[in-house]
Amino acid sequence: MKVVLVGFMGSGKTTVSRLLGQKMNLPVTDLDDVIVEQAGPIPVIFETNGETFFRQIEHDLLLECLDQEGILATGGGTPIREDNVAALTDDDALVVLLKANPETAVARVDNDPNRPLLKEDFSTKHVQEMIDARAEHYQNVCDMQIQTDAYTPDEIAEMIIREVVDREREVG
Ligand SMILES: Nc1ncnc2c1ncn2[C@@H]1O[C@H](COP(=O)(O)OP(=O)(O)OP(=O)(O)O)[C@@H](O)[C@H]1O
Ligand SMILES: O=C(O)C1=C[C@@H](O)[C@@H](O)[C@H](O)C1
Ligand SMILES: [Mg+2]
Repeated sequence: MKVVLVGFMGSGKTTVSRLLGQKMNLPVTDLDDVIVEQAGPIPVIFETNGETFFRQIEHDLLLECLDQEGILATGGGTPIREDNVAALTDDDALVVLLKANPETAVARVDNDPNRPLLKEDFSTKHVQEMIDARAEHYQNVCDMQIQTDAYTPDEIAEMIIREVVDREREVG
């Protein structure tokens, strides 16, 4: 069983993945954590080598992570590369898009310095523009989507588990 969470920064991928891992008794991997383990802090990678270099590391490690069963939380920008979209859609994982309104995302990420793409502009307008620019990629990659603003992480994890159970029942 494999569940992959995608969505913008602050949509809750990391938080919900951990809950899903506990509830489903499955290992949890966070792509951002794997990147940090292998290549150092994300803001430093952006500053030293730039975003394209970061995206290549992210791509290589995504492919490694997809070899394992369990819950995978991706980075907020993982679906912006077409080869990542292809890898995710070709995989048999349930890919869940977590969505959050820009106001919610801004409130949740709260000037966190570990998100270099928001370092200079944490405004709702900027976040809305980034979400709009990525919307098609997020849509192309997902099997189900959840608008998270009004739900707790626990409620969101339960929605995903219900979907997993329903799909397993359909397969038989
Ligand atoms: N449904 C929710 N309701 C309230 N707070 C939430 C919810 N989901 C996440 N949060 C909070 O929002 C913050 C960001 O969540 P999280 O780190 O899980 O997002 P993320 O999608 O992994 O972001 P990134 O792409 O930057 O890694 C955390 O402080 C978390 O506790
Ligand atoms: O939305 C993005 O492009 C990013 C989100 C984070 O999860 C990190 O992967 C990194 O800061 C880039
Ligand atoms: Mg995360």
